[in-house]
Amino acid sequence: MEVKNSELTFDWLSVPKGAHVIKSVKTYAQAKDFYLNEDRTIVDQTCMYEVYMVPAKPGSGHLNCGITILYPLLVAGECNMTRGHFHQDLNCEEYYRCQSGQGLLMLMDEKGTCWCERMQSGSLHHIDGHWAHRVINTGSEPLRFEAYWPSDSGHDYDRVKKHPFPVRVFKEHDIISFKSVTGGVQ
Ligand SMILES: O=P(O)(O)OC[C@H]1O[C@](O)(CO)[C@@H](O)[C@@H]1O
Repeated sequence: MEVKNSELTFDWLSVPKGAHVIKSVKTYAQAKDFYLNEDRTIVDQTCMYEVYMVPAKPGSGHLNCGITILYPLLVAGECNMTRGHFHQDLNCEEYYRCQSGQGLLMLMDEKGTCWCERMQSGSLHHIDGHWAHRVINTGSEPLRFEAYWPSDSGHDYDRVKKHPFPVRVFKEHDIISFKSVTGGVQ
């Protein structure tokens, strides 16, 4: 019996390591449109979040794995967040697991009903394939969460653009508030 070491490692509070890991960075210049208002005090090169991903082969039955590190930034008072998306294939569900930090997983079903789950160290989140999902950092340290999703799920950003999440999250003097928004924003 041959016993091999895995080609990949993924230590707690670390990032996946191995030959095929891909790192991507979302800068403020790329993310500006996500937020309700522009914040001219944030420079374009600022890293809003970064993703380390172990890509799987495309096609049915394969799984991607990744971690997102979402920085504790405020954009004109709005808590930093991921872009948010539906899957292109609505049969594809996903798991998020929070490693550290404090935040909210904002979910929205196809009728536009929106709600949040609290994210904190060890929280595990099942995301139905029919739900749009976005993560919001409400804390004061980086929010780190793992994601596991089918490699053929796809990201449908247009759908969220046409039917935006109806609520935004703001923070002032450590107090979190929710603001309802209507059309016109992503
Ligand atoms: O592409 P978005 O909506 O910014 O979300 C980023 C996160 O979602 C994933 O696409 C997984 O759903 C990861 O790559 C990353 O964790």
